Amino acid sequence: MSDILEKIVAVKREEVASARKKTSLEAMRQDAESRVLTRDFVGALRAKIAAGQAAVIAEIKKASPSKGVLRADFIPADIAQSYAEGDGTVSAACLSVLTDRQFFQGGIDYLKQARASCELPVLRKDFVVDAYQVYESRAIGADAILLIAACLDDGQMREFESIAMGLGMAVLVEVHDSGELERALKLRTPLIGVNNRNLRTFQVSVQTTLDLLPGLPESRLLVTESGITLREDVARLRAAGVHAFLVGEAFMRADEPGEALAALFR
Ligand SMILES: O=C(O)c1ccccc1NCC(=O)[C@H](O)[C@H](O)COP(=O)(O)O
Repeated sequence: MSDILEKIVAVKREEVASARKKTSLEAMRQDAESRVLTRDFVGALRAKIAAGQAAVIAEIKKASPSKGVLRADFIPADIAQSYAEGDGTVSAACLSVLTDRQFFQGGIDYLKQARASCELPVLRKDFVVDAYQVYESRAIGADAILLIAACLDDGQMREFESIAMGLGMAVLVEVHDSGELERALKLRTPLIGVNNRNLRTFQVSVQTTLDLLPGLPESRLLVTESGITLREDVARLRAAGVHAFLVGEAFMRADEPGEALAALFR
């Protein structure tokens, strides 16, 4: 695990311990199970690809550990609507909303506001280290969760995937190298995210995705994550057979995030 991940995971464990004191695991599970209307995250990605378009998971993130504040004028509902509209032709397939407060200045309310303002399925982007957070994700309205292979052992990934799928959520499992990819492929989820960002150095290279792509069976859908800012990189990745993208910073820095999305992927 990288230094930043270790720090984030330690904070997450504390957060879960204090959240459990306010709402028990059992109460959170019941709340999650009462929310039956999930939006089809995988279906939304596949529909864009079937239409010959890039499937873009557009991220709502105010700040990041690597870059600090990305967007001062931060209104999640407006950003979500902008992503859903795009330029009228090219738009987001899904949203990703950072809910971590300490490192990304995100929040659970941001996810609720973004989801309520459009019809796109929403990924809760956070650092899941405990089953409690999986139930909480559904309870706040998430349609998908992220599992980061570098933070979890195989048993945890299987358990959290099983809970998420039982609640109707999709699972995006994130890897950074071939060892993590091998572990991710033991899961049932079709969504394999390849993070182009090295969390030790914060350097990004889309070559990470291109290197891991040949190891992916056709039944899985590769989502390339982080550092996608250039049309040349999008073209290179699409020519290699990558059609799903998770993008944050490039859109967060734009006045109109949806138009920036359309400009990058048109
Ligand atoms: O973004 C960071 O600096 C970061 C640092 C440590 C752990 C995770 C981090 N990012 C989370 C993400 O997965 C990205 O927000 C996402 O892939 C979008 O990346 P980008 O387009 O480069 O904003």
